Amino acid sequence: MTSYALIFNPHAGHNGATAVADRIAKRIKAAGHQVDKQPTSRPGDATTLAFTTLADVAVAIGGDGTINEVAAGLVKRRKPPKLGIIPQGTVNNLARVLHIPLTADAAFDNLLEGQPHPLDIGMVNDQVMISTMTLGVLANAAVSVSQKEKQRFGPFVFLTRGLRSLSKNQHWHLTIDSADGTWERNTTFLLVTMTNSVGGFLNFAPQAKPDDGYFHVFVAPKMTWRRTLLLMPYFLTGNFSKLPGMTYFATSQLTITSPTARLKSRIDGDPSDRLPLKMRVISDKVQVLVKPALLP
Ligand SMILES: Nc1ncnc2c1ncn2[C@@H]1O[C@H](COP(=O)(O)OP(=O)(O)OP(=O)(O)O)[C@@H](O)[C@H]1O
Repeated sequence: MTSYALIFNPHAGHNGATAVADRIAKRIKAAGHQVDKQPTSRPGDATTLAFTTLADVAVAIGGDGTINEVAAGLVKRRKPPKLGIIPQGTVNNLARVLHIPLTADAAFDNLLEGQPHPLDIGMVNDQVMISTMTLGVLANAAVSVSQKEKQRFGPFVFLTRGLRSLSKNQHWHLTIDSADGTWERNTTFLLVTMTNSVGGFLNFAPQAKPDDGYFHVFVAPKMTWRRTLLLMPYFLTGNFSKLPGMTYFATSQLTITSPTARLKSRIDGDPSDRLPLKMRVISDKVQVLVKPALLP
């Protein structure tokens, strides 16, 4: 018998997580297992629930924000429970990466039949990152997208807002130190991804795997409006790293500093610390349940 804690954000996505948690709890009981439903009441709750649960599996029912919070609770534990995912968010980036079905009942089948699979967790200072960190115009663009717009337009709202921000021709001076070298760049944006997908666009970094132990780092050149237009085909065809002037490298540790005080960063869509940012990958803590046949 396995015990499951269903940690759900009632306000994720289109507000369906409560009904889904009820349905999944019934199916877990019917399969002869134990279940405990644990709704969140506010941001941060999912981290506490994941940190304290005694269940064998902590199931995040919600979007990437909920998974991020659950992962933040798990990564702090010596022997964490397994991570389960029932996607109920708006974008569901990580679920797409792991090929977890987006419908609740199919995702539940994945959970019951899934095997533990290592999942890289990024640490940015003390914050957890499961998908993406951005600095510069992309972070500024993400700040301007409201939850309502995300629900209404999906991932494309990030694309259009990102392009609008790029057209302002802003840039910042960054220093990036990693084991493989030091880069000093004037950049319009920096993007670090743990996986092949950013904001639901699966082609972003085709070489990135969710368990490869690396951050995939893209440092854009100074972008003009004409250069911004050039970006589109590279972005949509998965050749982002080949964009002229783009610096790309993979590393398990890096430090980002900048003399620019007002530079904003976002981790998985949420505001993050001011620079400097010290980043490292934790590969040996969190195990996500995925059917082997579904893995990328
Ligand atoms: N009870 C709550 N009330 C309000 N906000 C909450 C509550 N529980 C969690 N949150 C916050 O809601 C944010 C968004 O949730 P989540 O990411 O699960 O959904 P989403 O934004 O619709 O999905 P996605 O990230 O996949 O687009 C989370 O970062 C979390 O901090």
